[in-house]
Amino acid sequence: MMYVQKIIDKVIADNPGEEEFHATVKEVLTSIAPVVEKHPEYQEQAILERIVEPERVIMFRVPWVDDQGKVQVNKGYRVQFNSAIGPYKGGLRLHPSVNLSIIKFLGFEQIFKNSLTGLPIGGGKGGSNFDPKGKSDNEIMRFCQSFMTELSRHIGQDTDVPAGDIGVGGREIGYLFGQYKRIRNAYEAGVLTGKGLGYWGSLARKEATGYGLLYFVRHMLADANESLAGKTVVISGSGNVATYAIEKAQEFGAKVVACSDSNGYIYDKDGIDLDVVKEIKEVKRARISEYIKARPNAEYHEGCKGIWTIKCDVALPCATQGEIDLESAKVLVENGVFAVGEGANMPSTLDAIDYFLEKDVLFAPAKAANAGGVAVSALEMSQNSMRYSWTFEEVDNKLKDIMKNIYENSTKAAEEYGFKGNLVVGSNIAGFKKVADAMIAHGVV
Ligand SMILES: NC(=O)C1=CN([C@@H]2O[C@H](COP(=O)(O)OP(=O)(O)OC[C@H]3O[C@@H](n4cnc5c(N)ncnc54)[C@H](O)[C@@H]3O)[C@@H](O)[C@H]2O)C=CC1
Ligand SMILES: O=C(O)CCC(=O)C(=O)O
Repeated sequence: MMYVQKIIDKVIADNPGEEEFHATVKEVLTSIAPVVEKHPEYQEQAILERIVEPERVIMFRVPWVDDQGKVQVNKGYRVQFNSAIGPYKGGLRLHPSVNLSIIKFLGFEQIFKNSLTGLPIGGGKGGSNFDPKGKSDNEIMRFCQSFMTELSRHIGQDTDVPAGDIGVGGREIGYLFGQYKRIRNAYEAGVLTGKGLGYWGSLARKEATGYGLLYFVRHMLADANESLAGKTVVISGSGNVATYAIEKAQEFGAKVVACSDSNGYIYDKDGIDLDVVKEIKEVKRARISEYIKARPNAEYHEGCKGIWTIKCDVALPCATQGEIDLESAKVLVENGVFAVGEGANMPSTLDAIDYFLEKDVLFAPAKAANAGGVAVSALEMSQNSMRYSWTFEEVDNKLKDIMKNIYENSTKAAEEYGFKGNLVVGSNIAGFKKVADAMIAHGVV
């Protein structure tokens, strides 16, 4: 459709060099073209022109002092993308690769993902090019305090609610929360999610993204008369999402044979021992290569891409964006993969996604399949508002319902617009409509 292509071209021209942002805009806008065609009011009200423009971009200096007493400076970002259906919501990423393009792509994805959860949360994302690797606890704390000193002016439980993402887990959220509380002199618990259980965190938030991914994939497989029982699964990453994806996949009877970190991957043909991975990553904060010390029959390989050459039935990329390119997609298909579920954000390149769809691989796209994390974050906000907490089972049951609804709504939307079985199109349409309609209801703002 000409109108949609015009907007895509304008985004590319207006945001030069922001390749990750271009890719996600292209994916979303191409998917929703049939909706825009059917609803002329979206064009009349310039919804696409508005939705691709963040409501606010905050960029700031983050100075901190390292353990040697030397002053270090990083870049800080918060992109408040869309607040049509609720306060901005989305994680903070600490990784040396972070730049404006990456934060904008993640924030844009978050708008539609958050809408899909059915909960009242808008879209945002933030982070810094700070590298947590090799830093002491004190350095992490000083960085987080400095980052929050500026960020605290822009967030609030009804304004913008950050959480974790790559490089931000319970430890970092604790330091960020402590500094926010100190600056504001208020116990505003709902300003951050992913908090510790002793200070208003939610049970099952830690597990939510990985578990949610498996709940979603289970529905997708069931519709194809398949299940995870007895299947060989490869899961990239070994962080928060990957760890709990492995846990749930194993519980569903799958054999998970590989996982990775940014240095390399391990292959354990007998099935990964998750306790060993948790000890390395959650306790020692060490490299995944350590795994073979505890499991000498396993193999360690340098580099990340090789993980996709392992023969498997189901692939669950849970590390980072762009990790499955067309070449890896081809190898996976040649080796017999029949389902791919995205735990990370945009882990497959656009041509890899097209290839999977062309080859009839069951494909669960990130914004639908990994929405369980932010969904439980929204449940953490609900519990904070009530000053009450639900049991693990209560939260987990709500998570199961949410993932089922996302699967069903995405499936239905795909079918309604003539793309039966295409969850990329279905999830984009289902996520978009609610936000677009709210934007129309709010007038030109
Ligand atoms: N934490 C959450 O609740 C959610 C996270 N996500 C996405 O899931 C992915 C993983 O996030 P988390 O597990 O939270 O982060 P994490 O920091 O706990 O783990 C990240 C993992 O990816 C690996 N990794 C990072 N950069 C890499 C690279 N360039 N190449 C290969 N491996 C790399 C790390 O070594 C680590 O194992 C990200 O794409 C994130 O945006 C999506 C939804 C929610
Ligand atoms: O829990 C949250 O608010 C954010 C989770 C997140 O960053 C994501 O969904 O990618």
